[in-house]
Amino acid sequence: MTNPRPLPDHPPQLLSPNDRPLPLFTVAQLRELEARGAAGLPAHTLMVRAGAASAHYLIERAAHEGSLATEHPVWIAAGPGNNGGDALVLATRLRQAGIAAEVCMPVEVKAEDARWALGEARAAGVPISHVPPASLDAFGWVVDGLFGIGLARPLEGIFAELAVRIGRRATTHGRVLALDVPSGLDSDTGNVVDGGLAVRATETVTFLGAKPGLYMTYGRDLAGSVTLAPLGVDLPPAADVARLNAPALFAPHFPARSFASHKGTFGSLAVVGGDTGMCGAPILAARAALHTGAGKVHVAFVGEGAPAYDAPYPELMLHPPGTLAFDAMDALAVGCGMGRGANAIASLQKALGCNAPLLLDADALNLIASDTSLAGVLTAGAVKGASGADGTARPCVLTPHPLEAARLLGTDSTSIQRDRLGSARALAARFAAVVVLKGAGTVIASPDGRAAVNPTGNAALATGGTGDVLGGIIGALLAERLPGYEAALAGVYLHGLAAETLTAGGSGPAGLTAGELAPTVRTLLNRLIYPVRD
Ligand SMILES: NC(=O)C1=CN([C@@H]2O[C@H](COP(=O)(O)OP(=O)(O)OC[C@H]3O[C@@H](n4cnc5c(N)ncnc54)[C@H](O)[C@@H]3O)[C@@H](O)[C@H]2O)[C@@H](O)CC1
Ligand SMILES: Nc1ncnc2c1ncn2[C@@H]1O[C@H](COP(=O)(O)OP(=O)(O)O)[C@@H](O)[C@H]1O
Ligand SMILES: [K+]
Repeated sequence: MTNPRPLPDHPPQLLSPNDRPLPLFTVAQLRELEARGAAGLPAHTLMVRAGAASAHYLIERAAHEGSLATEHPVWIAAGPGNNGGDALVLATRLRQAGIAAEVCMPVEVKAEDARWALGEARAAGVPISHVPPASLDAFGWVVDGLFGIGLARPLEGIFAELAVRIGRRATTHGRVLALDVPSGLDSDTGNVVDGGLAVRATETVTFLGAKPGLYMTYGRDLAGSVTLAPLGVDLPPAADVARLNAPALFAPHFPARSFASHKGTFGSLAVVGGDTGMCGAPILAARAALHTGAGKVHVAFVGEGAPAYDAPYPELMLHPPGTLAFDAMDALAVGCGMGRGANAIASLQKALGCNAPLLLDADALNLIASDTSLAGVLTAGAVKGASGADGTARPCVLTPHPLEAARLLGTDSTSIQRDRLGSARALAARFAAVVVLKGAGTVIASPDGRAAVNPTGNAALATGGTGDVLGGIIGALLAERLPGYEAALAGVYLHGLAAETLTAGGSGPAGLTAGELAPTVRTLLNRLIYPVRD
């Protein structure tokens, strides 16, 4: 029998990913990096570190709320692989720290490292059973160490039963920690593996590197708040790795707000859209653009019967169909409420023929999806034809929701959601444009291969008009001459953060109106990018 290892003499590093542009690794990348990280380290080192980091997390967490009492032990579910090994090390460490912990291991661990961890746990006197208790309610914490990144098929039998029970416990009593990923989650995509079941946790400690699936699709609901334990391994990000969107990626690209500036410095944007009866959409976008700091904001309506001015925001300049010179603009945001009529098609063709940076949303995307000649003009313009003032290809940003993305790729929205990162990358390559694939965990992809997953935003945004607001924000940033990718990153980040801020103040998650976002975007933009210095 080996002696239990002593607790590390310095606390393991735990990182809260908030506001950091963390690299996001796929399972294939992690496997490779894991092997490289483990080489040269004594056997079991990474598993010991994973278990110790989880123990440290629980002890720190409980210190704030006294949830680790002897009468409320920690209940730890251990699966058959190395995730189960992490769970066994965690149990051992807790017990060594004098904290009551018990393990439920329905199937004996098989993986080599995990078998070693089982020996350690037994030696430390951790109670280990094969059958789960009748109720999980009395435990201080419940830990999901069933499966990590090695889950190969849907959860079945006892594992499916445990996933349901752990999820129910998370909903009724909280305090459910997932090790590495919630079991059942596909950490590449944020979907549940093969449409099966997955654990719902309230928090996740993820090992080595962050994973895209923790921030996309169902991932955020299932993982809860995520903490990264890098396990002392420095991971060199591969070129094709995605990032978690964060201000460091876009803040340096904003224009300075010097004394010697004027409205021309911050660019003119035209929002093009608003067919008869759909004038609200471009107005929402234009108001958002004003609040995002564009120098001048116009609306070019495509339909008749539009208002002459916007009473709450008379700063906006509204134009009847065919009366605004698109060429005089520094950026165009085309598509909000535009419809698919003859005027809409003519406006889109005119916009595609300009050299100004372009944002294309909603019906502009639907028109492009249904007309290969428009798609051809877009792609040709982005690649070589239209160019910005400096001669480089003009920035072009597409902002599809999953159904619009599906139309553009000639597929269905289920296929898009099955792999959001892959779909956004495919669209960016297909149209030689920056793509913002909207939804829970918005993905931003550039045709040069860069990609990011956005961590801000919540269900308060699931209401009509929030996409128009996003289009206006990104359009304004293009007019302010941010490059396309950075304009998209900044817009999506601020839009999501505004929803979170308003929700924290009681205006969401239910009943937030799209128009409320813009003033909060302004506040956050000034706080993040232009803080007042003493
Ligand atoms: N190898 C390493 O360097 C490290 C691995 N770590 C942990 O190891 C995990 C990955 O370990 P594994 O590759 O062993 O994978 P898992 O622990 O996720 O599980 C894989 C095992 O489960 C079986 N299995 C897969 N799907 C199943 C299903 N639906 N029903 C029943 N059995 C199923 C597989 O045949 C295999 O035996 C990570 O997520 C992390 O928690 C950590 O200890 C950190 C370091
Ligand atoms: N559950 C959610 N979590 C995070 N963001 C969301 C969620 N639901 C919607 N959103 C965001 O709200 C916006 C909706 O845009 P869109 O679907 O175009 O709506 P609309 O056309 O009504 O304006 C997008 O930015 C999208 O990412
Ligand atoms: K797990």
